[in-house]
Amino acid sequence: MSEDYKIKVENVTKEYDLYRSKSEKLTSFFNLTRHDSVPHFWSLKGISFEVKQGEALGLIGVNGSGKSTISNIISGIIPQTTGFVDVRGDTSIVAISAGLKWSLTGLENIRLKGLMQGLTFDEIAAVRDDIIDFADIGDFIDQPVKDYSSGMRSRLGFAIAVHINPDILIIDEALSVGDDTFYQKCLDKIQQFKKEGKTIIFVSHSLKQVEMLCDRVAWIHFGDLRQIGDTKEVVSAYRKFSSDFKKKTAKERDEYQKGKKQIQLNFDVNAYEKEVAQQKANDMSLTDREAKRQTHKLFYGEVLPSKMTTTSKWLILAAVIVMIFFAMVTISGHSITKSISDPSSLVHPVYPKSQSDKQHFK
Ligand SMILES: Nc1ncnc2c1ncn2[C@@H]1O[C@H](COP(=O)(O)OP(=O)(O)OP(=O)(O)O)[C@@H](O)[C@H]1O
Repeated sequence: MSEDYKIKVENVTKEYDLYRSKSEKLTSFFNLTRHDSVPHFWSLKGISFEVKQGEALGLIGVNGSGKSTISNIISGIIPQTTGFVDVRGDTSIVAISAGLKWSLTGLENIRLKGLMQGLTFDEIAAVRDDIIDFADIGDFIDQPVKDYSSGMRSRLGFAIAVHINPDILIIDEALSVGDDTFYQKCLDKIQQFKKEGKTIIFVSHSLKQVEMLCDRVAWIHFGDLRQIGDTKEVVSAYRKFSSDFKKKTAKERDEYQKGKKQIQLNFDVNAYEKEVAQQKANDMSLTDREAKRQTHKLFYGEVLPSKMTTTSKWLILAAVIVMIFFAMVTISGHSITKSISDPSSLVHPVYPKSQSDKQHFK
């Protein structure tokens, strides 16, 4: 992989724990459950690709293949489980369900997104009217977004995203809602973005839109990158897959999907890490030890653990014991030195002897 990229993802995986209850989630966070007691689903099983400055990359694939997961990781909405993600620039994501705060009005959302993007109040004021014009949602701009239809939300989301001048625009199925006029406005805006040399990631089930807008396409298939390359080639391979798939019986289709999902449930990230290390050792003529070290750094170097580590667990336990000790020292009325030298004194509190002491304890 070269260093001349705008976005790079390398060996990215995403694991979801399929909790059956809230208490299971809590005990798992404190790392009190055995890792294999909760089913794990690997939404991404090791994805690597790059996007160059000014390129429009399409993401295609069947429902649930992992397109939104990877675009959400790139836009920083969710963290990856392993792997390296480098995004050189500000991203702005337009997705039907992401980005807008539902309790705020349209106008408040414009301000919030502008501030989050690092715009000043003056810069936000300068683009505010353009956003309102583009979204064309009338007086609804002063209403909470939760009262909008999905089409209106999508229009506002798109309008904000393209006007706050991001380097990288990520569009996740946002053009599938809305009427033809708005759709055409969006296409024009995306084309303008392309002319300005901005980088675009375009997630869509509409192969026509993908063919029209994308320079290259990545086909994500049940958590894997099945193919990446020239738009025509990848789209035609995907069309062939879809048409062959449709020719299968319902039972065959179901079995295929279940088989793929089972592989995602059984995915072994440690085995995958070993495989990558082995590959690295061969490709870069490294010793096994050095390849393992580099691979481990690549996998976990920039990932924060989502669960409590053993060290934090012990630190919290120690803090709780110290707090209980001080609480008992205060209640018992003994000095700290006495309590340390004779811990049993903690359960024998000092009682007031004189009348004045009793008065004091009342
Ligand atoms: N929070 C979650 N918990 C558990 N599983 C999840 C979660 N979010 C996504 N998944 C699973 O991860 C897989 C990938 O989902 P994702 O939304 O990325 O797919 P997609 O390709 O964007 O699908 P679609 O085309 O339907 O939008 C799916 O099987 C989905 O069920």
